[in-house]
Amino acid sequence: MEYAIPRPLRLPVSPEEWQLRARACLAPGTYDYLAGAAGSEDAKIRDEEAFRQWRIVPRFLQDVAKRDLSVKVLGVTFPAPVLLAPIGRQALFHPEAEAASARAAASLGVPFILGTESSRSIEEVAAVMGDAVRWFQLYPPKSFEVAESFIRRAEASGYSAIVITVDRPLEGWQEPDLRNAYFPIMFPHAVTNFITDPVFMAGIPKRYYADHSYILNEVFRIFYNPAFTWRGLSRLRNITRLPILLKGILHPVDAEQALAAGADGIVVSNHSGRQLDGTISALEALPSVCERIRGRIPVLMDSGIRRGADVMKALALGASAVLVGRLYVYALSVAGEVGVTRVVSDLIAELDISMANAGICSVSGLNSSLLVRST
Ligand SMILES: Cc1cc2nc3c(=O)[nH]c(=O)nc-3n(C[C@H](O)[C@H](O)[C@H](O)COP(=O)(O)O)c2cc1C
Ligand SMILES: O=C(O)C(=O)c1ccccc1
Repeated sequence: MEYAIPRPLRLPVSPEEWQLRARACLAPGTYDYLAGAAGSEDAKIRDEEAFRQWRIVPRFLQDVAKRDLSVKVLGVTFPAPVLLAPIGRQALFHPEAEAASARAAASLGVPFILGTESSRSIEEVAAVMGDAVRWFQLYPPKSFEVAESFIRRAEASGYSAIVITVDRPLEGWQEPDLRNAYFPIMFPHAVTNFITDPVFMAGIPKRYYADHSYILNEVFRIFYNPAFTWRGLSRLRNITRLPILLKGILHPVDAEQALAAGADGIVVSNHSGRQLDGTISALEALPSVCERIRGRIPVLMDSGIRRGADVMKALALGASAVLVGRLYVYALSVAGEVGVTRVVSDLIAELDISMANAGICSVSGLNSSLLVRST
């Protein structure tokens, strides 16, 4: 078993405590995989430091008695500027896996982004979410046919956007996983979306249907594509009317190119430092990407969001909304759906209180005049 979870009644409050509690209830290799980042982990550390480098200069006497945290992204209004990031293989962290996270998101009205390598199928997650907003994340494929099949399944199951993650041509250099010999081949639940896909399974000889390590090898052999380029993207763009967001953009020139390629949105992200050691932090990259995009498409961001003030800073620097990654998975690990609901609603509550105490009563009131950069 990868997990051994006590069901504590007293839930943590701070992000730091959620993380410590997750560490206590996960197997050491699993915790290191979740918390870890590439190489020296410089990019991950920088992500969190980048938020501290900006300081909020509050305004007072502004009538903040009523606040509205809602945002409109791609024509849909969300109650708060927060989404749950795609995190693959959630069965590693809790037996209910993505079903628990998706139910928590649905109960709060927060969009859930299902990862390509989810432990629950596209259809099952849709079924637990009812009418709630869900997006599907797709890694750049080698097999256009399997990718098309995933997109059709997402369309048929009511997912309202496709997030193509561009920052992972190969896995990052994850030293904790190398040290612990913690490799994907150990995770049969990584193949759920593949074994439930008729197009993918058509290429698998029947005698291997129950052999998950064979299937996972096939996933790597025929699906992931480090040679994928803007040309492949335009092919995907042409087969769906769903909005496409590109996740993992850091360079303003890539942002411009995403727009030219027909992307409907961007997620500025360094994958929380898990891909490339030494990258610019997502928060540092955000202003120059927003400057290039000039409001033509929404620019979301993630990597390092832990608190309400972090969300405020990202929005003040131009993000339309933020994605939360590890934070909700720490809570999933500790307490399943209850944990995810609690941690996300606390994040939103802290954001609400922080905005009031800064003299801001709506997300449209957040801009860079609220911030100074420490030297
Ligand atoms: C364990 C783990 C698995 C992840 N899996 C995926 C994935 O399948 N697809 C994806 O686009 N991003 C994936 N990410 C990246 C997240 O979507 C997100 O960019 C990042 O976690 C945000 O930073 P934060 O964890 O500091 O909030 C993963 C991140 C972690 C920690
Ligand atoms: O570990 C990750 O960061 C990640 O992006 C991923 C990708 C595929 C499956 C699981 C996780």
